[in-house]
Formats: sequence, structure tokens, C-alpha cells
Amino acid sequence: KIIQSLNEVRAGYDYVIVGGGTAGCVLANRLSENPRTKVLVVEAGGRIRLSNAGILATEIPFLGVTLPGTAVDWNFTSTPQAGLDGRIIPYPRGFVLGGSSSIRTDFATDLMTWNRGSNDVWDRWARITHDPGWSSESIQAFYLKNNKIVASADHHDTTGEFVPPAHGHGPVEVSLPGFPTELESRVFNTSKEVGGRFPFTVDLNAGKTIVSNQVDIFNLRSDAALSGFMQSSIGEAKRSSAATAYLGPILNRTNLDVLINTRATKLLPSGLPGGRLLINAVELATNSSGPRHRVTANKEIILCAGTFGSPQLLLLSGIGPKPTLISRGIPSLVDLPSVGQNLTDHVAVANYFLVNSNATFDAILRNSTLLGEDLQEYLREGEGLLVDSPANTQGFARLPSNSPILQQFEDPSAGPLSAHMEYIFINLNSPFIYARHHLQDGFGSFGPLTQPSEGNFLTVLSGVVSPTSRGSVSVASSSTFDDPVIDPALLSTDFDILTMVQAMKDVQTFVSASPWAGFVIGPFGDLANATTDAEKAALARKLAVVFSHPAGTAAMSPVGATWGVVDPDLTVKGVKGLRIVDASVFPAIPESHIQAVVYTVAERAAHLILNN
Ligand SMILES: Cc1cc2nc3c(=O)[nH]c(=O)nc-3n(C[C@H](O)[C@H](O)[C@H](O)COP(=O)(O)OP(=O)(O)OC[C@H]3O[C@@H](n4cnc5c(N)ncnc54)[C@H](O)[C@@H]3O)c2cc1C
Repeated sequence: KIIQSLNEVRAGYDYVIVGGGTAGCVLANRLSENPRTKVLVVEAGGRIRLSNAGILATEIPFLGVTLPGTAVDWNFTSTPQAGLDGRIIPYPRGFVLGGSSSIRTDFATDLMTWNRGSNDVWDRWARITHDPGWSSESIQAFYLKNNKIVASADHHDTTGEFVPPAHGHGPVEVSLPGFPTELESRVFNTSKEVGGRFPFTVDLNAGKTIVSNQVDIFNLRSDAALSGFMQSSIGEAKRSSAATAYLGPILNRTNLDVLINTRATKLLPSGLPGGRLLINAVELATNSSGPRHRVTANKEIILCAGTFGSPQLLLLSGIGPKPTLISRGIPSLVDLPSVGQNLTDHVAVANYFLVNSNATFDAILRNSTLLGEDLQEYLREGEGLLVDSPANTQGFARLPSNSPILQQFEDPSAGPLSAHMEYIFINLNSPFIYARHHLQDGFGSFGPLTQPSEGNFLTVLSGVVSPTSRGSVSVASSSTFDDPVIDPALLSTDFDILTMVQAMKDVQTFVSASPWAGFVIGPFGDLANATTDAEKAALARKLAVVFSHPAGTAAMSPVGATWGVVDPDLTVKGVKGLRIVDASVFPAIPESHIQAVVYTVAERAAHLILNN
């Protein structure tokens, strides 16, 4: 059940899970399957489905534009980013049950994209950690356990649009795009026009995100006249989050308590059995000056507080680089230099094109009355503009094997099945709305630019998915109620900026093909003037933001390694009784969107914990 008061917390549980986010909800579900096992989840944010417009918006697929800085976001920001002309960028993170799988923000970055990661991604993890349990073959059972394909928003026959055995029987609902739009036909016709240069993959989640190693490869469906191929975590026109898929259905278990609006403020040690620090209790508080409460775990404490929250809690508890701890006045218990290091994220730039159409969704984004009508329609009939995410085509590409970039730098990708670059075409998915509002695509406000007051737009996001930039997360004080210091060091390497320039050039090449003739008028704004590589690089630094995929700050490494934070079984090095399960443990960022990878890690973690 959900509990809201520290007085309702039992003195002890078998497992205490810190963070009711994406991974935390998976563990809450799996670890409480046995009714004799008592589980507590502690979540800093609140619950879903409150009578609050902002929280309602967490469920509605299209509303990527309505939750800037709301109560469901931690509202973090980065440090000034030298690679982004010194800009400070917003860093959204879910502050609600379901965590980051439950939120979206005004950057339209949350498209609920569902990517398993190529086989290379997992096989590289197995190589890095020396644990074959992380190989693509081994993790497949845990991937199949977390998701299933459900009907798309328009309930069309999706036979042939995905590979059924590549999808499972788990609680997260994943669907193909519903209603076709004119953008898709242009994307697919471009693929057909250039033929072999643009091979396609029927299902990006069947092991390969790349089908051959050439320049400008977009993984497009050759026969996709009726729908696109981006898979999204949407079911029955609603976001399928860790909260709705894993937690909601089991809240009646009497052995599970979910304490909301409460933070874990510190991990409490209780001795040094066998020379290893034993952590078996957590300190909890509802505000910075309020009383502290202690709760004990008989078996394990599992940190699922995310890429920023988990290292923050380790540091505040004296587990991390000794010099940092000393400088913050925190007594050092375990000197683990890698805590908070290796922060990696995917950087993205929105490429805007002016289009010759009055059918984009720009009008609706400019008009709160129209958006209000659509919300009413969604609530009344479950139909309309808001039923789908605003993007249905996704492409991944490798740099050409003869690219000067690869001659200059070692290939940072996981392997030939993985990409260096990604492209997303932002459009609209509902012919119903098309008929009503004459909308098709538009200006996805993604980054520092706001929507112009007039004009119709196509937005193509280009991203670097194999970045070599590495940043860090740290603490400024000894309190969990102070924000962590987040420095993703975006575009801080030559590889990343050169690859971003290549991605931006690819986008322009692609929309210059004949299917876009008469539709794309030309690049909009600064993109129109950025004709040289140097000008494109400058524009990237001016516009780039993150895809919100931070990872790697408590990375896995082999048993006995002097680097890394957790062993391959996700137990914290040098500590007993403590595991970390969330995106912080990724030893390398996948070359794809990462929520499905988090779910898969969490399913394997549950298996490891229960078989301990
Ligand atoms: C705006 C946005 C858009 C995204 N879009 C996509 C997408 O389209 N596709 C995709 O694949 N991925 C996407 N992602 C990334 C993906 O959602 C995350 O990588 C993933 O959900 C992270 O899961 P996690 O379990 O590591 O952390 P989270 O889900 O963030 O969970 C951490 C939880 O811990 C809680 N917490 C933190 N500190 C404490 C504390 N001290 N005490 C108690 N609780 C605490 C937090 O409130 C949160 O609920 C997006 C992320 C964001 C923010």
C-alpha cells in the first residue's frame, strides 16, 4: 500500500528500496512476489493520478510541451557547459512514482521511445564486466520479461511491422505508431529513392540497430506505407510507465509499503564484519530540518535513486572519493574514487526546416484554446491528437567506415551493430486532428529556441549516441535536500562535435531528396546560415541539449577491479548489504534510448537478488 507518514513505517523490512522510479518499481514488484518477504519503497516524490493537471499530463502521450518545471520534476540544471558556449541546461528527472519513466518536459525529448539496445551493447557490457550474464544472449530473457507489444493507437493490423519473437510478455506496454502522416511517406520514399544506401530494419529491437556499415543508413521499413516504426511505451493511448506497469497492479500486497514524499538522507552503517562495511539501515526525512527516522533492512538495501540520486546518497554516506568527501566535511567510510565519475549522456540538436504546409501542429502549440479542446477530447473519448507521441520514425546511422573521424579517433561504439548517430522526425500521429485542425508536423521546441509566432515547421532531431565526453556528479553540501552538482561535460571532445556536425549534414542531405521537394522550403533560422562545418559546430554548441539519458555514475566493473563502483552482481564494492540498480550502473551508455535497458537491468537484478 501507499503510505504517507513516517509513523506508518515498520521498524524493519527484508528489503528497503530507495527510489520508486523506473528500476525501483520493477524491484518492488519482483521482490514482493513472495508474501512472506517484507519490502519498503521510499520515494522522494509523490504518486501519480492525483487531481492535478500537471500530473495528469504524465499519462498523455502527446503532451511533451506542458510540464516545464512542475512538481513531478526535480528541476535540476547542469553546471555551465564549456562545450555549449557556457550555457546551463535544464536536466529533467522524475520526482514521482515511476521516476523518469513517468515524466516529460517542455523539451519534447520524451517521445517514450522504446529501444532494447543492439546485441553489441550488451556483449560489450559482458566484456567490460567479465560477466557473461550481461551478454545479449543472457539478458534476452529479462528483456522479454519486461515488455509486450500491444495494439497501436489506431488499432491497425501491425503484422509484418515488428518481429513478434523479439518481444515478450511483460508488463510494460509498447506500441507501434498509429495514424500515418505525410512525414512518414516522405521518410520512406526517400529510403526507396536512394535504395541500397538506406537499408531498413523491420524491428529496431530485434538485436541490430544497424543493418550494414555504410554512410547515411537510416533503418527504415521498406514497406511502411501506412505507419512508421518507432516503438513507444504507450498502451491504450496512455503512457506505460514503471508506475502504471509494475507498481499500480500490486499495491494491494500487504507485504509491500510504498512511502512517498520522503527522502532517504543517509545510509547508516552498523559495523565492519570481515573488514567490509555493513550497511543495513537508512535514514529518512520529509524535509531538511524535520526529524530523522531510521529503518532497517534484514537482507539488503537497494539504491534505485537514479544516475544523480544514487551517487549523491553514496557520497553523503561517506562512500566515494576521499578528497571530495573531506572537502565537503563528510567522514569517509569507503574510499571509492569512481563514485559520481563517468557521467555520460546523449547530446541532441533540433534541426528546423520551414515547410510549405498549413498542416503542422504549430498552430495548436500556439493556441491554448485548441490544446484545451484536444485535452477535453482525450479525456472524453480517449481520441485525438494526444493519443500518440509526436514522433513515429527513428533512424540510427554509423559514420562511414572511411570517415576521417574514424581515421582520427578509435571507434567508441559498442560494435558494428551499433550506431554513432540518431535521427528523429517529429510529426503528428492523428488524422482525426488532421481533419479538424489541419496539423501534421511542426516546431518541436527542443533547446533554447522558442516557437516562432508564425510559420510551419519540420523538426528533425540529430543526436550523437556514442559520445566520448565524460562528466561527473557530485555534492555541494552534506544535505540530500541540496541539489547535486551535475556536469555532463557535453560536446567536450572533438569526436562528439565532429560527429554531431556529420549528423546535422546527414539530416540536410536526407530532407533534400526529391520526396521532400515542394514541402521543405529550406533550413530555418541559424541553420540556414550555417553552411560550413565550423558554422554547424558553432550552431550545435549554441542549440544542443540532452536526450535526458544520463548514465554511468556508479558503473559496474569486474570483481576486484580498482575502478568502478559496483561488481557485476550490482553489489557496492567494499560494502556489505548494499546494491545499486538503476542507470548509474551502466558501464557504457547504450547507443539508443535507455529506458528499456533500465527495465532489463532491473529484471536481472531481481533475479540475482532472489537467487542470492
Ligand atoms: C524528460 C525525459 C525524457 C526521456 N525520454 C526517454 C525516451 O523517450 N526513451 C527512453 O528510453 N528513455 C527516456 N528517458 C530516460 C529514461 O526515462 C531514464 O533513463 C530512466 O527512466 C531512468 O531510470 P532510473 O531507475 O535509473 O531512474 P529514475 O526513473 O529517475 O528513478 C529514480 C527515482 O529515485 C527517486 N529518488 C532520488 N533520490 C531519492 C532519495 N534520496 N530518496 C528517495 N527517492 C529518491 C526519484 O524521485 C525517482 O523516482 C527520458 C528521461 C527524461 C527525464
